[in-house]
Amino acid sequence: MGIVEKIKEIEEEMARTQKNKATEYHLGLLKAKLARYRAQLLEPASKSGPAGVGFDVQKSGDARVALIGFPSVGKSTLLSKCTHTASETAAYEFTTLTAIPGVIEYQGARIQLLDLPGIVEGASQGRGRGRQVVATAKTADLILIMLDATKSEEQRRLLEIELDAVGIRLNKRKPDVVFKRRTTGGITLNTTVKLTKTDEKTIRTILAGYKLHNCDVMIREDITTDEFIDVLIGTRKYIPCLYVYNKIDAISLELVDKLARTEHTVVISCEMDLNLDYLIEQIWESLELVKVYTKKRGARPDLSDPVCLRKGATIEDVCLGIHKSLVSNFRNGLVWGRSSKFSPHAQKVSLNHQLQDEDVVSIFTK
Ligand SMILES: Nc1nc2c(ncn2[C@@H]2O[C@H](COP(=O)(O)OP(=O)(O)OP(=O)(O)O)[C@@H](O)[C@H]2O)c(=O)[nH]1
Ligand SMILES: [K+]
Ligand SMILES: [Mg+2]
Repeated sequence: MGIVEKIKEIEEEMARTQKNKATEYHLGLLKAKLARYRAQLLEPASKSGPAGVGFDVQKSGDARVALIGFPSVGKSTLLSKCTHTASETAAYEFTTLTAIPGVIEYQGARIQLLDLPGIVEGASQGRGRGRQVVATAKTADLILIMLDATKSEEQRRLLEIELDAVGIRLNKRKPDVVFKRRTTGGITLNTTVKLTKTDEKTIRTILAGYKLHNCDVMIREDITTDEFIDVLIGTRKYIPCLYVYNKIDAISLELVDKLARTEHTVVISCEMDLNLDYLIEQIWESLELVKVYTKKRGARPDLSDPVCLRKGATIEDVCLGIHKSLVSNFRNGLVWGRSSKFSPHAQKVSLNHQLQDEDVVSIFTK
C-alpha cells in the first residue's frame, strides 16, 4: 500500500470513530500515525521522489512574501501593481505557471513578493503544481492568502487545510514545550499549567506511538494534542499570514465592511487601486522588520541606507549582512537607541546583543 492510501485509510478510520472518552487514546494514536505519514509524503528526505521541492527562485531582499490562492483571484495583478515586475494576467485559470519574483520597496526595505501558480484543492497531496507551490510557501517570511471576495467563504478554509497539511502553521507561535530525547531513564513528563485540551495519558500514548521511551517533556502552556504532535515532529513552520480579499469593487459595501473587520485581513481591489498602500503597510508590520543604521567612527550615522533585519536580530546578523569576515574579526560594537541600556548614550555590546528598530550601530574589528 502506498503512503497516500495509508493516509486515506487512517482518515477514514478517524471519521468512522466516534469521539468520546473511551476512544480518545486510540484517536490520539491515529493522529500521530497520520502526521508521520504526511511528513514522509512531503519531506524531500523520502525516497519516493522530489517531494517538497519548491520553485527555484533565489531569495533576495530583506524578506520573502508568498502569494497563495486559487486560480484567477488576482495574484499576478497584485504583483504587477505593487512591484516593477509584470506578471501575465488573464481571465482564465492557471495563467501563471511558475514563480515570479518582484520587489516591493518600502521604508528602506526591499521585500520580495513571489507570484505563484494558483493551487487547487488537494494541492498538498500532489495535485497540479500545488505541491511545489506549498513547498515554496514554506520558505516565506509572510504568506498572503489571496481570496476572491466574490466567491464563497469556503475558499479560505480549503487553503488553510492545504498549508496545514505540509506543516505550515499560520499566525501561531511555536508551542511552549521543551522536548529532549534521552538514551535511558524513561519518560519524565512535567507540566507547569493545567492541561484542559489534552491530558497526560494522551501525551504518553503519543510518545509510545512514536517509540519514544526515554525523553524529558516539559509542557509550559495549555496545548492541544495536535500541538504536542507538532513539537515531536519538529519540522513545523510557524509563519505569519494575511488574508487578502481582492475584487471588493464587485461586492456590496456591507460585505466589504464585514470582511475588513476580520482579524489578519485586508480588503483590496487591484483593478480599482483600492487599499493597496494599506496592504503594503500591513505587509511591513506583519514582517516585524527592524531597521538599523550603521555609523563609522567620528561620522554621522548613514540614514540613507538602513540595514533591515528580522525581529530579534542581533549584532551578529548586522555583521553577516555587511560581510562574513566581520564576525570572525569582531572586537566589539557600540549601540545607540532603544536597545542601549544607557540610552540616550551608547552601550558597548557583543555579537549576541539584540537590536531594536531604529538603533544606530558601530562595529569595531580587531
Ligand atoms: N473585478 C476585479 N477583477 C480583478 C481584480 N483584480 C484582478 N481581476 C481580474 O481577475 C482575473 C485574474 O487575474 P490574475 O491576476 O490573472 O489572477 P491570478 O490569481 O494570477 O490567476 P492564475 O495565475 O491563473 O492563478 C483577470 O481577469 C483580472 O483582470 C479586481 O480587483 N477586481
Ligand atoms: K488568471
Ligand atoms: Mg497569475
